[in-house]
Amino acid sequence: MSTQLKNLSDFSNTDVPSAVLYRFGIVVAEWNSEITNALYQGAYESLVEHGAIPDHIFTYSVPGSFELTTGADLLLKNSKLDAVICLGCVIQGETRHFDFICNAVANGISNVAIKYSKPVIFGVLTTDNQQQAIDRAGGKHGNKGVEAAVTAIKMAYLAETLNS
Ligand SMILES: Nc1c(NC[C@H](O)[C@H](O)[C@H](O)CO)[nH]c(=O)[nH]c1=O
Ligand SMILES: CC(=O)[C@@H](O)COP(=O)(O)O
Repeated sequence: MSTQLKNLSDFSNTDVPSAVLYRFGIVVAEWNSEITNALYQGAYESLVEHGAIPDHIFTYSVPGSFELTTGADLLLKNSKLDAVICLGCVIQGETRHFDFICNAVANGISNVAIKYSKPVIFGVLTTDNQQQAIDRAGGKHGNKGVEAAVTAIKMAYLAETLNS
């Protein structure tokens, strides 16, 4: 597999703009909270590491990944933000419920981004099992929360550049 032995959160060779001017929303799903909390820590710390002002990071939790879409929509409807990061972890169970949640969240988040012309970042793990999630929430494959934060900064910069 292409992700074998690869830290997917290594941005050492990419230029990440300063986040000092941007306001970020973070919506975190409570399902699989030991994973989503690790994603959140990665995202928050990465935003601050790249210059974001802590008072300009607005964090809210929702019950599950399916509600991330509504959370992002409510945030953008009611707050002046430059980007929203959605963090969740969907783990395959016995039924097709997994497929419906993953598809709904991916499509929903895309629709919210288009609705508000704002970056809404898909920081949702969609895994076969718990170990795959652990590996991507601060494990051997990095932290999807870090990836989501860097993506949010880059997209906020792009939006600022194109809208100016
Ligand atoms: N099984 C997982 C869920 N299920 C809950 C849904 O996200 C949603 O809250 C419910 O269907 C009510 O609308 N959520 C996750 O984030 N991760 C899962 O593995
Ligand atoms: C992704 C889910 O909703 C899943 O964890 C629920 O498990 P099941 O498909 O066995 O009901």
